[in-house]
Amino acid sequence: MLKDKTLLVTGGTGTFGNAVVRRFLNTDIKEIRIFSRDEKKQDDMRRFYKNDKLKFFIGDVRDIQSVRNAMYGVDYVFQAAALKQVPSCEFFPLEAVKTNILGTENVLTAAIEFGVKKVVCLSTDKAVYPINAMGMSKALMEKIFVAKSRTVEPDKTLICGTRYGNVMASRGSVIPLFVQQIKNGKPLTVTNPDMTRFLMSIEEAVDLVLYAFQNGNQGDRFVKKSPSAKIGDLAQAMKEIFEVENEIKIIGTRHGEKMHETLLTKEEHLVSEDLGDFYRIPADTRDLNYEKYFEKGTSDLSKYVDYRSDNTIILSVEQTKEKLLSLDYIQKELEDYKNGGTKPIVSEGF
Ligand SMILES: O=c1ccn([C@@H]2O[C@H](COP(=O)(O)OP(=O)(O)O[C@H]3O[C@H](CO)[C@H](O)[C@H](O)[C@H]3O)[C@@H](O)[C@H]2O)c(=O)[nH]1
Repeated sequence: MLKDKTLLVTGGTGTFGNAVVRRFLNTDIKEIRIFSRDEKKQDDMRRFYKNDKLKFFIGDVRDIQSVRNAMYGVDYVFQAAALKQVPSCEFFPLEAVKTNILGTENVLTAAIEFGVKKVVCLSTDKAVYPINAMGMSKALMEKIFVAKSRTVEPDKTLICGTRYGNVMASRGSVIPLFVQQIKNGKPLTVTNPDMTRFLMSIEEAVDLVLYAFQNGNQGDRFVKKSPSAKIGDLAQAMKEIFEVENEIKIIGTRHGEKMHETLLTKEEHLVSEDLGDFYRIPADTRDLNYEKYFEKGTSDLSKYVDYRSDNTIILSVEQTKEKLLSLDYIQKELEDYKNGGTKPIVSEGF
């Protein structure tokens, strides 16, 4: 699929970029370009992988010229550059606008200019009924790429996207925090034990992007059906895995947080295609002359519900442990802990 092709990953030094590199570097792909702002993280990656197929570009999606500089000869783009921490985007919402919304517009503009064949844009469940700046900016990012997809022929540049839930153990997320707290003998800080989050591994997140890449039509968005867990159960599962008795301290909901997340609204559910493990939300291809589409508007919306983290399969503590133990990350941290390690040793990203 990627034979002799050049793939550009924006935000490529993050958890997702590293997972893509691990998946494809030793295939017959021609080149993987990592585009990001941080030269230190790029240098760490360069030293770690030591592979000529991996090329690094310093730049910022906010600066279209820097994006253009990385776009020559590119076949495919995974647009993963984002500000994604919920609390920090609450304090700096305009920064989320600049990176997540305007940055995506820049990546798409440059990709179209350079005749890139496909672009997959990464979104999040927090974009659905958004209540925080991160989610609002991602919701507009989705609007941007769907609208942009109307302006270009799919055989020239195909633009589609994915929406996923929490990636387990991604950098800066709660699982590495729990590991650190366990290793330091500190209480596990739980915001609200009944809060639920969709859980997926980074490999599942990459699978979703590849599924979109292989199956996307112009303007489609894809969602992967995922189980969820209550955060209290996640903390309990971590304690049981590490066989520790750390206290669980309830700290209360943080800025901009929801109790439960939504991957599909009922309106999207109504129009989406159930593909087994995935949903496809096709682009609405109508124009603004709605009269001509009137007859199509008869489906019964009341039969559909939102697809939420509190009405999907909710994992028990035992099932959460099983999912956690399937992660390389947890296996390595557990081994280190058993050998007396007190500091987290691995991070999924750089
Ligand atoms: O000390 C903490 C920190 C977090 N949580 C809880 O753990 C859950 C997960 O929190 P994370 O910070 O790991 O994740 P978020 O749901 O806030 O957001 C995450 O998922 C997003 C995608 O939806 C982005 O990827 C984002 O970067 C990533 O942090 C939330 O219910 C949160 O309330 C705690 O209980 N204690």
